[in-house]
Amino acid sequence: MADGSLELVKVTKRYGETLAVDAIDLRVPAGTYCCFLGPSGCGKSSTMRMIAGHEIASSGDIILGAQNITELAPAKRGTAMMFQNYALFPHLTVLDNVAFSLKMRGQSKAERYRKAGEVMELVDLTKFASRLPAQLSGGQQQRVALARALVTDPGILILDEPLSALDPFLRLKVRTELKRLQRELGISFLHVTHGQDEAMALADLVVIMKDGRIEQAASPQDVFHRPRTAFVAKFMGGHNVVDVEEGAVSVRADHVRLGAGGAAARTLEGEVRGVEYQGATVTVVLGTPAGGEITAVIPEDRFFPEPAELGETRAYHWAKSAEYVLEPA
Ligand SMILES: Nc1ncnc2c1ncn2[C@@H]1O[C@H](COP(=O)(O)OP(=O)(O)OP(=O)(O)O)[C@@H](O)[C@H]1O
Repeated sequence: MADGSLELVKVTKRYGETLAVDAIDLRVPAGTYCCFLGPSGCGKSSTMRMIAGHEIASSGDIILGAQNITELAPAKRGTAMMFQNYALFPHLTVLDNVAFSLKMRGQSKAERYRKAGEVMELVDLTKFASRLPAQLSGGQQQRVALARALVTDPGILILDEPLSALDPFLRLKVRTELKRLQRELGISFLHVTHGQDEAMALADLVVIMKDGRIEQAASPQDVFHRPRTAFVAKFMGGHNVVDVEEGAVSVRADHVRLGAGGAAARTLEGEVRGVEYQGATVTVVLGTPAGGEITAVIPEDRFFPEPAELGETRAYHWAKSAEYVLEPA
């Protein structure tokens, strides 16, 4: 197995006039579950394809362990990629699909089947070994794709939106499975997702991209409690971005309370523009004097003694200590 610590140094990708990835720097220590998030077109897939070798970087270096892999062929990198559409061979059995890339590497049949059997055991596919992909459910096909990527003992596994084709129930189940597998194998997973909740649930390291650049790379807790910019605060959700004397600050929606606060709080007043009951909490949207909006998430036992009604004007506050100063965009 390759040593799985990954470093990107000023990695850039241009497609003609389009600057898809703009000189990004990133360190992913070995054994990290790393999730990539960001709006459509921000360069996530291009970054993954450059790491896997399906695309060559326009400039910059990609270092895996002690080796510069920037221009190596995909099979020589010690990386593996699981594609969104699984890309299984329809005419090959599960066993042969999984063993395929070892055949390409010239390993003997006995060795290929031994190794494929081992990986199939790991992802619970052994009983389907002789089936064709068409005879499997979506979740099972995905496990074949996963086994196929893992059979080469990669130091890094790249998953480009692996859960998007699955229904919500299966998505949750597979997500737990992926995390278990990553821990068990001890290798890094680089996982592209559109789900903020998915990234928060899985990642040791969350990388948020915007316009080909990395806006923030940090632990889920840091990204949530200390978003670097207004973009990150808004993109991750659960935050308000407010302009105060010190500049733009983020305030978590669950730190906003109805009623006036004391000297250590910032108290505003505005129209109640939305009230949504969510079970344990109630989400209240309030106007600000500057013409913006603040979202408050209030525990139901605090809300119902003095419920806010649509259209009325209410005071609300948050502790100044709950403000987190953002970097200018
Ligand atoms: N083969 C290509 N040729 C030209 N432009 C491309 C190519 N692949 C991607 N791009 C452009 O590069 C930019 C980044 O694309 P990329 O697929 O990396 O984004 P992404 O963040 O993965 O998006 P999504 O979340 O929609 O998959 C986009 O502007 C896209 O149109």
